[in-house]
Formats: sequence, C-alpha cells, structure tokens
Amino acid sequence: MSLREPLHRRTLIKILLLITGVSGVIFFALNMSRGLYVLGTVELIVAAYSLLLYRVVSRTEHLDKWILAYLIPFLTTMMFALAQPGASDTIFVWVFLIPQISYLLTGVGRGFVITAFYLFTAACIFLYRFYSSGVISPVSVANIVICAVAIWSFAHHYEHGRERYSRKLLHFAERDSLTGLLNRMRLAELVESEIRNARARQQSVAIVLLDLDYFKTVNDRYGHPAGDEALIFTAEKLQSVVRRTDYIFRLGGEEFCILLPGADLNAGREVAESARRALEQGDFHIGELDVPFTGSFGVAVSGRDGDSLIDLYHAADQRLYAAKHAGRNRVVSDEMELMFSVAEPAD
Ligand SMILES: Nc1nc2c(ncn2[C@@H]2O[C@H](COP(=O)(O)OP(=O)(O)OP(=O)(O)O)[C@@H](O)[C@H]2O)c(=O)[nH]1
Repeated sequence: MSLREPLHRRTLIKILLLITGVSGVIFFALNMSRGLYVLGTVELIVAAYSLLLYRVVSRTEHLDKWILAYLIPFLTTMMFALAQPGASDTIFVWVFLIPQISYLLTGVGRGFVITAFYLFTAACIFLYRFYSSGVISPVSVANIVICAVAIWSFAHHYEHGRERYSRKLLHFAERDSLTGLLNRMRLAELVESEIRNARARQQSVAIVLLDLDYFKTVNDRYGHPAGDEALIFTAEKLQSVVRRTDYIFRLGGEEFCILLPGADLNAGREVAESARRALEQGDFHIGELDVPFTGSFGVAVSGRDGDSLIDLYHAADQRLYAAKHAGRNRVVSDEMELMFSVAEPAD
C-alpha cells in the first residue's frame, strides 16, 4: 500500500458505509410505518448503495473517486430528507457530521467546498422550514450557527495540520537527508509505475546507475565532511543534466540512480555521458583546493533488459561493474561494450 494514501480514509469510509447502510434500513422501516413512502424508499436505496460500496472500497485502488461517489449522493439525500415537511426535526443533527466527514474523507481543499455547499443548503432548508414560521428563536439560530461554525473550524484546522504533518513525514521517508534526492524506497515505487505508463504509450524507460570512483580517497584525504560536500555537489551536477520529468535517487553511500521515463537506450546513454562529463569537468573545491573526482555509469532500458526493477537494476549494475573494471570514468550501456570492457580493461 502506498504511503501516499491517507490510511484512515479507507477505514473511515467503511465505518460510514456500515452506519448509513444499517441506519438506512432502520429509517426505511420507520418512515414506511409513518406513511413517508418516498423518503422511506430513498433511505432504502441509499442503504443498498452503501452496502454495495462497502465491498468496492475494501479493495479499490481509486479510493478518492469512490469516496466522492458515496459522499455526494449521501449528502444530497440528507438535504432531500431535511426538506421533507413530515421528517422529524431532529434529523437536522446529521448536518453537524458534514464538516467532519467531508474533511476527513476528502482533505482540506475538497472538504472546504463540500462543507460550504451543503452547510449553506442545510441552513436555507432550516430557515425555510422553521424560522419563517416563528418556531425557532434568534437565540436558537445563533446557538446552532455558532456550533456548526466551531465544528467546521475544528475539522478544517485538524485536517490542515494533519496534511502538513504527513507531507513532512513523507518527505523524510522518501528522501535522502544529505542530498535531498529521492531514496531507494521511492525507486521501487516509481520504476514499476513508470514502466507501466511507458508500456501503455509504447515507450521505454531507461535507468542510469552511477558509482563515484575512488571515493574512499576523497574521504581519507580531505575528511568525511568534505566527502559529504562532494556527494551534495554530485547531486547538483546530476540535477543539471536531467529533464524536470526525470528522477534522481541516492541509493546509499556514493551510489546514485537516474530514472528517465520515456527514454530509449540512446537517450539514457546521452544523459549518462552528460553526467559523466559534468562530474569530470566539475570544479569541486575544498577551500582553495581543487578536488577532482569522477564516476562510472551503467545504463539499462526497459523492454530490452527486462520489465521489472530487478531486471533493470541487475543489467545496469552489471554494466556499472564493467565500467569500473574497464578503468572507471566511463559509461557502459550494452552487452558488446560489456564484453569488450571486461575482456580489455583499460588499466
Ligand atoms: N562522506 C561520506 N562518505 C560516504 C558516505 N557513504 C559512504 N561513504 C564512503 O564512500 C566510500 C566508498 O568506498 P568504496 O566502496 O571502497 O568505493 P570507492 O573508494 O569509491 O572505490 P570504487 O567504487 O571501486 O571506485 C567509503 O569510504 C565510505 O565511507 C557518506 O554519506 N558520506
């Protein structure tokens, strides 16, 4: 399950579906016995729809759409029930649920719009039914309005804070803290989904693996903090050679990966070459000292090298190894090159 899905939403919608399913059956029976046949029938339809949706939301990958497919008919039915002259006055207590369920199920943006629309509609129905007839005093109206605004405000601020907090957690969970690049966990998610997307468009994706050369000597000569600076410098150089739609990962230590959606082998190789040159020509300094360093690259492409992260990673890693073996500071992207590199090491 993706870390991006707010986990509580699936549970919450299931609880709500059960409540509306069961209460729909109860209100169907009660309304029929009071002669409110239209309302009773609508309640029964909502109950059946809710119980049907219960099965769907347990499994769907499109939870957001199904939540709306439930919430909008549910709230519209609620408005319809409020407007029925024969309906009990206490039916209006359901209105106080609107902010909570809208915000918790759909987030701040949609929650605000849905709450504003249905609270306004409910207020109009309420005034139409009771205020003009003088049954409800201004004090009662003030109590109801203040209470509704308070609940709305709590729901808004709670969900706003929760979204900010989970965005921060997500950021820390999927990024490398030193370079700010994506980490290995995100690579697994993205490669699989980008391969699926590319296949649907009859395209390929390329991955480029990079391992810095003799990085241990940078640490040993200039110290670990200088090594850290060199890793940050590498991340910046990689960012300078990719498109906005590409992804860069630090897989750990001095190993990086670039994922190029829609790229074929040539495009992958070109990006790897640009990155290699950018590092080779990069003027990395520790104080006054020029500290040159380079990287070795392995390139793999979906289709030709397989259609899973394991296949692509394996192929790119083999070529990266060949690049190291052949003398480092080079790009290897195909089997011929691999055989050549292994057979005739440069040094
Ligand atoms: N400064 C710093 N160094 C790191 C970090 N992660 C790994 N390293 C260092 O990276 C170096 C990797 O060394 P090796 O695996 O021997 O590889 P290498 O020296 O790059 O040699 P080749 O890969 O064979 O070219 C080690 O000295 C690690 O301590 C980090 O986050 N910061």
